[in-house]
Amino acid sequence: MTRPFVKMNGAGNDFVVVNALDRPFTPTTEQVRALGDRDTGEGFDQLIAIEPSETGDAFMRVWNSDGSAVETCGNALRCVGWMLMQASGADTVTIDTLGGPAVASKPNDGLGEFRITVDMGAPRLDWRQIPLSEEMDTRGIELQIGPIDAPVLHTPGAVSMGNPHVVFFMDHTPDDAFVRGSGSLIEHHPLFPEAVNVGFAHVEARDRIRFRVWERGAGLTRACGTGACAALVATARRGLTDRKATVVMDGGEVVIDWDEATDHVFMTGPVEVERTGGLPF
Ligand SMILES: N[C@@H](CCC[C@H](N)C(=O)O)C(=O)O
Repeated sequence: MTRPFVKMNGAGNDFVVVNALDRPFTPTTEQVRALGDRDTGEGFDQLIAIEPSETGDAFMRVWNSDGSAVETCGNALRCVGWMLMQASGADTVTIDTLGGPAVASKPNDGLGEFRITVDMGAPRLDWRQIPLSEEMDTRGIELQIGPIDAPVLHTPGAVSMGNPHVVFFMDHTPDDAFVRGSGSLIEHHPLFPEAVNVGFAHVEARDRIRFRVWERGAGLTRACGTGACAALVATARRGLTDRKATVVMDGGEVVIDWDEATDHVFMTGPVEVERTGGLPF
């Protein structure tokens, strides 16, 4: 029996999304890896399963393309939110994840039906919540790459949006080789016991960030929703941006609003349906 899937993307970050509401979906690590391979499989940054939830409208399970199961995915929350709202006709849905609940809704920005806002909840900023392996001020942690007196990268902010992120403050937008080389080096640094997503934020204006990311377990991707939230939170904490900014990534833009009254981070951005298909398991 095959399992239908929908291939979707959020700002270019792409997903195979399967419906596991009625039939459990428990792929092995090898199956996820094989499926994620862009040459021989379906190809994706993350594999997503929509499962039943007792507390929300659905539970969203996430695997990276290297087969690792992870807490959450911001861009996939928009895609899954859009699917659930299409199916039920509701204007808002609550999606549980291992990283905490998120609420998806339709924005009134006049930019069409393929846009979704997600309330990602409050950022987690204590060093234990990232988590880091030692106590540090997460506005700028003691991490440096390169010579001591002339570091290539240093003092990134650390933020958890349900999953761990470090954000380096850049004076330019780094190229692919730099993101790959330094991202892969930092992803498994001993300071991050659960590894980390590595972001590079170039603040172009107080309301505009050019952002590139090396994702834990997926490498260089065209966008990362939780990474975009982390970039806004990290730059706002350093006084480099306001609490609302457009985050421009390789595959598209999202607007991030860190609401002062609730402390919640709201992400608004596009979703796209690419195609449908079937998996053999
Ligand atoms: N693409 C995602 C993040 C997916 C998980 C991440 N690679 C991790 O390991 O935490 C997003 O849009 O947030």
